[in-house]
Amino acid sequence: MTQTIKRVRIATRKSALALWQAEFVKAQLEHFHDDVTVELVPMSTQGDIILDTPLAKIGGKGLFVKELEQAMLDGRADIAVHSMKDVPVEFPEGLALHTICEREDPRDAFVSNNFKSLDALPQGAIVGTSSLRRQCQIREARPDLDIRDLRGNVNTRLAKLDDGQYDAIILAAAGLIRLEMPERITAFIEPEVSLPANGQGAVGIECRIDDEVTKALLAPLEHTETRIRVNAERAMNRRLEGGCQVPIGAFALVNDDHVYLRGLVGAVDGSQMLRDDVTGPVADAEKLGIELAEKLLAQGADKILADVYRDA
Ligand SMILES: NCc1[nH]cc(CCC(=O)O)c1CC(=O)O
Repeated sequence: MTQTIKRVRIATRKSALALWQAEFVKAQLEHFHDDVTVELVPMSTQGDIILDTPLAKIGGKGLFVKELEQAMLDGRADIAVHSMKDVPVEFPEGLALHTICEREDPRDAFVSNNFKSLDALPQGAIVGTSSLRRQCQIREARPDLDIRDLRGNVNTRLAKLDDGQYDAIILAAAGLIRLEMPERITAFIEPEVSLPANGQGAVGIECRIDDEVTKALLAPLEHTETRIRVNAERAMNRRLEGGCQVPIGAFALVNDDHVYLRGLVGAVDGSQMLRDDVTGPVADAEKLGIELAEKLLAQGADKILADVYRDA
């Protein structure tokens, strides 16, 4: 009997990080199955094309994923590999997030050629980050710094630092680790100082809900602990109706059979920072996310988020 070779086409963005993630999933699929061929289908998304506008002002959720999703709906691709951080909390009809792979280091990284840490920066130092979540937390820790927008993929951002346009920049540690530049991480920023974005450091795989063949191939890539953590974090964002370009942090840890979830909503100018946390059994991960969102809303998160959306 001849074996049928199964084909999996991966829709991916063309940035170095997106290609790394797609190649990682390709290698994993080939590792677990000897009857599969995997192809990359690279494409550009709105988020890659509009590079000169701060992300918060472009608006629209899913800036980096829409084109990939259309390719799957059209049958031009079978799966899309995403940074969980960039994946909207809702999916188009017919598609779902089927797999969450093991998480890389979720922390933010401080990167500088001249200074050892955030604390070591002199007054007025220029720090680059386009994330409102990072901006408000850095501003709270160091109100004296000059925080400026920084767009572009990981290599572009590093080049702007190396040019001397900034004294330091803040990036996700996971991106630098995956692109084999861990030595560029000057210091890790602990969650107590900068609570990561929901899903930061985790890679997720989206596919058509009726594609049983592909779903079976993806099964061995699933990482249970990461799934629980990301489910709790995303549930909080979903209840807050926050996309990824909002000053919201959500970070879960799993210990034995318990989830510990911390959340943060900040005013961009640092004038108000709401923090809270919840803990409970892993089976209630999503409920805990909703519960935490409601605690934050009761503290006034709705007012802060309404201001962010109005000013954007
Ligand atoms: N928003 C862009 C983005 N999406 C995912 C990562 C890093 C890798 C990850 O979080 O999985 C980055 C870069 C960054 O935030 O520095």
